[in-house]
Amino acid sequence: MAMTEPASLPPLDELLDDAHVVALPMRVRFRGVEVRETMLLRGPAGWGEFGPFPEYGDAEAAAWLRAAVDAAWHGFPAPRRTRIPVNATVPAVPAARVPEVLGRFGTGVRAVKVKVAERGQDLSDDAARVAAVRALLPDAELRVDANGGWDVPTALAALERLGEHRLAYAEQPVPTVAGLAAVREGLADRGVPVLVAADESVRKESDPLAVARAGAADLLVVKAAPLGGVRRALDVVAQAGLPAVVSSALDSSVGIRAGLALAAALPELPYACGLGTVSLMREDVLREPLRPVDGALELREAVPDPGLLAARAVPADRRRWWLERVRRVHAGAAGAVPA
Ligand SMILES: O=C(O)CCC(=O)c1ccccc1C(=O)O
Ligand SMILES: [Mg+2]
Repeated sequence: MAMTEPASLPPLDELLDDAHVVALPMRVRFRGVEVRETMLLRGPAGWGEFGPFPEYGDAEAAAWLRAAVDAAWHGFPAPRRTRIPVNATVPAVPAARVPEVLGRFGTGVRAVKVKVAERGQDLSDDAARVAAVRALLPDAELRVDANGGWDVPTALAALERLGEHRLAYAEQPVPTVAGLAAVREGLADRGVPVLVAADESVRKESDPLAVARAGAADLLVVKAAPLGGVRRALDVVAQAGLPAVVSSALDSSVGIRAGLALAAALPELPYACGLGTVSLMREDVLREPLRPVDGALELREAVPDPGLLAARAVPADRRRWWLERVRRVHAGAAGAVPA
């Protein structure tokens, strides 16, 4: 099966005809972000989100632009389900803040992802955070996300300890594909019943299928934007032949809508998805943001409110920065793909 060919991008002026750059303050700081800046584009099929983090280079951002265009110009594939179970996401906060953070996700939380291995913290901080979540939710499915912050021996020791709180899986415990394979093997040798999930090794590698080929993970975390859109992400999952968890990139509700489309179109959806992150944000672009209720999101359209787009618009210098970025990324992407 061939990977879907990326469609050519519309001309720049068409792409920017109805483009908005917004700044969305967070309620809970997440991966260093206090205010999420992102661009929303309207096309003939609806809205798309272009929100690569500011430190990302143009080559990486090109996939995000394809994803935004795919959503706004081509829409989404047919859904197989309309209710998407989601996890609560707990950033690397002190354990004492866990009740407040979990409270933002409302009642009915059945799965929680806990960030671990944060720079400047140690394993006892992680253990206290995970224990605090487990104490509040004795029956929930818990996973941790290290964002590649451990080396192999540290990951094995950490997961042996954190695994005492019953973890379903560990997301990207170490940075490399070979490291993931070693952690997976080491956990099995030690009899630690924690699965290994690949995130950065799928979305940042030039070959998103390397993980599956190496047998380096039990499951994949897939995000529509960095993989170049919903259809491309569906292809990656199909070719990998592994279970997939759909996750957000700290998107506004427009990007979350694309994640929901991906989760809705997957043949199997065995895990709750990381699409609840609007609950970590103070502001959004929808009057009724896509925040989970009773542990799930319902599939629905995400049409930004004009008043909110205006109220959250970034200052002129930031708008110029984003427009300039889109111009560069568009020029680079257009050159690389036959029309
Ligand atoms: O998966 C979730 O629960 C939330 C999304 C999330 O963790 C995330 C959001 C933005 C950038 C990276 C990541 C990540 O999974 O590492
Ligand atoms: Mg992750």
